[in-house]
Amino acid sequence: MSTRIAFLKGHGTENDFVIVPDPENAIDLPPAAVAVLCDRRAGIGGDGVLHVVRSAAHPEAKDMAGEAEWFMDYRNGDGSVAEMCGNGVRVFARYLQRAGHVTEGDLAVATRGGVKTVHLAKDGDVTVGMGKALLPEGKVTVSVGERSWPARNVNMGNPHAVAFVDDLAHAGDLLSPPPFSPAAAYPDGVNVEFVVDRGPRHVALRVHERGAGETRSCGTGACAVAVAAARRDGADPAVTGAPVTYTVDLPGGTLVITERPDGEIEMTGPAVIVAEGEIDAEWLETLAR
Ligand SMILES: N[C@@H](CCC[C@H](N)C(=O)O)C(=O)O
Repeated sequence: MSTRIAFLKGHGTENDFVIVPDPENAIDLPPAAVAVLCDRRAGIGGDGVLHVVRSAAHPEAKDMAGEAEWFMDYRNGDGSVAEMCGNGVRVFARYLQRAGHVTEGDLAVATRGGVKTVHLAKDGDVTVGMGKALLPEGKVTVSVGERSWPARNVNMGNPHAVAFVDDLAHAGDLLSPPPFSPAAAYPDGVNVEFVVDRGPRHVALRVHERGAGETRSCGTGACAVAVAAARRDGADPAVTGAPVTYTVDLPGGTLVITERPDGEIEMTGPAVIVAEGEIDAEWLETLAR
């Protein structure tokens, strides 16, 4: 009989993930295995994998073990590694709660983008402290077909290019990564957000994610967009001294983002576990070779 690997499926505003609990970091997950797990026809399907590992058991997280017991080893659907996933960290926390590893209250989660604090209630939305945005200087342009736009470079632990457009349809089918320039702005690739206004402190976006294609939502992307919109709107909390909150509509739902005068950003939104099951380890190994 072949070995079975437990998995769960979850999403945050329809940014969906295959969750692989592996406290002792015993499961080999090379990029090809991640890609086949995320394949929506040949595998389980997801925008990425949340590999749930104890920080002490993972070489990239050992140093954070004193602060955070659990490490979110996040992988994009194409198998590449990313620094941070804002929807993923909420779903990760929801999984830990469901598995009985944590209870309600504040929970520290180690990520490649540093330790994040998640606030878990018994049910309902989950809030995460996303840290501060970095706004590298320099002009960036993104394009789709004949159209191009100036974009704001925002780093939320991972890289984003935020372009304000007249119509979300102008982003086209987003079947391939939107070209950007200069190439040096994003040596490791970029997540691109196309944004329109919906009302005061209310925007809507579509996103092309590095390593995943167009997704129904991106949490770090929503934070990057809120920060770019606040700067554009003259509502930088560091200048005004007042927190600013943006409602961000995405194809898969709505996220609420608040930036405080000290630059700390909080994101609130749903985190849902929808299924659990078992993966045939032999199937995974064969396909991932
Ligand atoms: N969907 C995520 C972001 C996942 C990582 C991203 N594709 C990257 O490569 O940086 C989110 O909710 O933040």
